[in-house]
Amino acid sequence: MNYMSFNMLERNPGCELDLGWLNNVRINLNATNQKAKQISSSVNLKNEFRAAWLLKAVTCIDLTTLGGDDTYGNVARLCHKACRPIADDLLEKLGFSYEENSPLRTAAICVYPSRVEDARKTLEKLGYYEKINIASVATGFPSGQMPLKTRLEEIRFAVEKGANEIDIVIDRSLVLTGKWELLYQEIQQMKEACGPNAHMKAILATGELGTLDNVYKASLIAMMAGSDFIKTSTGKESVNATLQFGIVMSRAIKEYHEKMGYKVGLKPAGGIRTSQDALTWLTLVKKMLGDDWLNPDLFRFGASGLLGDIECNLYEYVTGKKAKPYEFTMG
Ligand SMILES: O=C[C@H](O)COP(=O)(O)O
Repeated sequence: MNYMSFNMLERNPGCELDLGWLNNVRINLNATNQKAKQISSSVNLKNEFRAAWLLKAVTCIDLTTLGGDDTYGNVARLCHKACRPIADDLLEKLGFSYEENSPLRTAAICVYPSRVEDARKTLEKLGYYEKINIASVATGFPSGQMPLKTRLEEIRFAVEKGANEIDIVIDRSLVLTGKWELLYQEIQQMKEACGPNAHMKAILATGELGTLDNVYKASLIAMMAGSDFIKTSTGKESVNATLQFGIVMSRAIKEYHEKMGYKVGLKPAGGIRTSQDALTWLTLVKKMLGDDWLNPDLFRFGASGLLGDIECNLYEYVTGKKAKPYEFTMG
């Protein structure tokens, strides 16, 4: 497959488990809170700069639907939206259009394994199959509380149906009981089940890991086991993508890059709903990881409800009027 994304990036192969690396981890909660405040208060983009950053944010979205009531119909609608994420007339007012080779589309569609085929068929029909990634959650999402054999089979099923990105969930109990070696082995097997082509994002479910030290350690283990991305949350925990988690995970990504030489991506997910949230996350990535990470190969938003707010904001920018609540509803 020749997906637009990931073409230039050397993938993280993982490395041998190094438990000594984990022993030195100490996260300072006050300093992390302070950093989060600093980042939030430094976001002050206006007018065309704000609009440009919001368009950038759109290209980093994994447009997500993970509902028990998902059907072919709503997945197909989401795929249409992924291909043309901003309303045509609004885009025209911003001075752009969906001409051939327009780069404006979301990075991926993210669905349950049973809906991967719906996404693949729709994207094929629209001529976007190799332009928009198909991400499938797997491994007993969201809890991860299933036998390993079943979790691995789920990955293989999603890949067979056409997913080229797999968002696995880790078994949080292994973190909470300090079974790092087992966690490493499980994630390695998951990576193997993804096969050579599908990229793996490891969802840490940070809101359920107890401490920031655990978030850092789980990030390191996921990267040592070969994850292409580490992702904060499923969107189903009671605490999802906080800036504090983003800061801690970014530090782990940076340290891994410095030590091993591989760039691992970051995907905050869960509760990211507003344009201001999107700009804050982009600022965090710029400050913590640098410009190299500000593209869909290394940064994604997992979001079901962000795109609509970005459209409203862009509408307000070009017209000077507030959008009516029903005007931009999807995504
Ligand atoms: O992986 C993506 C998340 O499930 C999205 O969460 P959200 O519905 O809160 O945006």
